[in-house]
Amino acid sequence: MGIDIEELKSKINPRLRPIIWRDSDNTLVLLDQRKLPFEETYVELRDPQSTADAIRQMIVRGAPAIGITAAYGMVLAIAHGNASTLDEALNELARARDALNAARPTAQNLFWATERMLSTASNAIHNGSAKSVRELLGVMKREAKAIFDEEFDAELRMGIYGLEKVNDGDTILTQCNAGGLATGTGIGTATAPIRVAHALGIRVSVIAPETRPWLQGARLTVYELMADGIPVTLIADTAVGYVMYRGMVNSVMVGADRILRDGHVYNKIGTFKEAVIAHELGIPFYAIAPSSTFDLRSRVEDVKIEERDPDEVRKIRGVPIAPENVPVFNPVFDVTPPKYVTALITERGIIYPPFDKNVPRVLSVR
Ligand SMILES: CSC[C@@H](O)[C@@H](O)C(=O)COP(=O)(O)O
Repeated sequence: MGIDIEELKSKINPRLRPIIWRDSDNTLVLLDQRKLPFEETYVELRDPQSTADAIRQMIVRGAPAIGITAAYGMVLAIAHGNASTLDEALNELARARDALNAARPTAQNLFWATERMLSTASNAIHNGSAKSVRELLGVMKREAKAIFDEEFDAELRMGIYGLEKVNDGDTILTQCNAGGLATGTGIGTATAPIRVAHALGIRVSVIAPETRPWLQGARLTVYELMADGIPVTLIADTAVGYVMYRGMVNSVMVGADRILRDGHVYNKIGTFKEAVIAHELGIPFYAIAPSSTFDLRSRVEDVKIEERDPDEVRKIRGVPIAPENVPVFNPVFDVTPPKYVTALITERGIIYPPFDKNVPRVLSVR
């Protein structure tokens, strides 16, 4: 790659810490993303059900951040649960996995993380490395930290691979918040090449659509990029086509909540529109995601697109903007077919079409 990861780490210092594990009293501390950008307050969690509720209420959101949070939710099941034997501990963990998995349906990282935590526990018990519930707690804490550390490392690598797609002076259109708040690390997925470029002195700026109805673009992407001194311009969602048509966008970079083997990309509602317009205008469209976001088993018809509370659309932050009882359809993700995707950028490399052949090859799975 030609860029030293350790040196890069010293140059990227995101200010926000969205997920903190406090070891002294086994507590998960989350930055409350519902309140940003107006208040930086934290919520403390000590059990899996409250952790699932925090994911459902979007105190924490964004696919990798949901995965890391869920991993710590599994730790909480052992840290503050009632299990006194290893069999009971495994049952507690299976219940925690079910509660966490029910929190939100689309982000693959959630299911990936809970499954990994459960199989780590089961292996540690069967191979004798956890002989007591106390020892199992140590194993679980180390695994959750490994998930966080691997995500951090993956984002730096995606940033370095993605640099190949960034030229000095580029303006990049994104969608939603696929930044450090969405991944828990402070770096992000779609923002990884942007942060790496910025850290290396390559001039790059971002156009962030507001991303109705939850306004992740306006409230979060703009906030975290401004906090780190990266130039960003906020636009209304309806301005997306016009800014591309005006030649103001060099590339589109988005994150992903799930990517299928054949290259279908699930991401925040509005992503599909960006991809189609970009394709029509000859602007490259990249989805940037770690391997934990890939779902190599499901087909399009298997994936559930989350629909959220109609009031998210009828109101803006509690203020009504439509007749009270208007029927609402509020899908919060969409799916972009592979023909609109120029490339997928992962920590293992850049994946080009044909995706059904190249996704398993680059990710080294069958
Ligand atoms: C780094 S993340 C990519 C996606 O998770 C992000 O763009 C997104 O769609 C988040 O949706 P959210 O509903 O806010 O959890």
